[in-house]
Amino acid sequence: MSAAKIVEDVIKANVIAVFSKSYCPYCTRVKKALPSLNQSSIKILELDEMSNGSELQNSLAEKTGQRSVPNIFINGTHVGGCDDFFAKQKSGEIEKLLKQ
Ligand SMILES: N[C@@H](CCC(=O)N[C@@H](CS)C(=O)NCC(=O)O)C(=O)O
Repeated sequence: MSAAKIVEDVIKANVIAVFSKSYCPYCTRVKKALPSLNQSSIKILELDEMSNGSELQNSLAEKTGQRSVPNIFINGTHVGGCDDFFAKQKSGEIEKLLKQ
């Protein structure tokens, strides 16, 4: 399966999809905040622990223009990275996306 298809499937199959790296402190901040969103449909992919992680990262960069991790999607919408996530949580945008 192509990297692009894997990325699309993960985004489609989960309310929250986080493309992460296990050692990334920004990813850790987001992962720690996820339980407060009270969602059961959450998928976290640790790209640094996957053999095709670089291909998935390339595909994400092509799709979103964002190469960094975390790369977060909610209900199919690209949220962005850690800073974007917390800014959008503050503004109420995350709650809005979760209700879609
Ligand atoms: N401002 C970004 C910072 C994210 C960041 O710098 N992530 C690093 C890992 S800690 C990264 O993606 N580096 C490039 C890479 O791993 O390929 C955010 O808020 O998400």
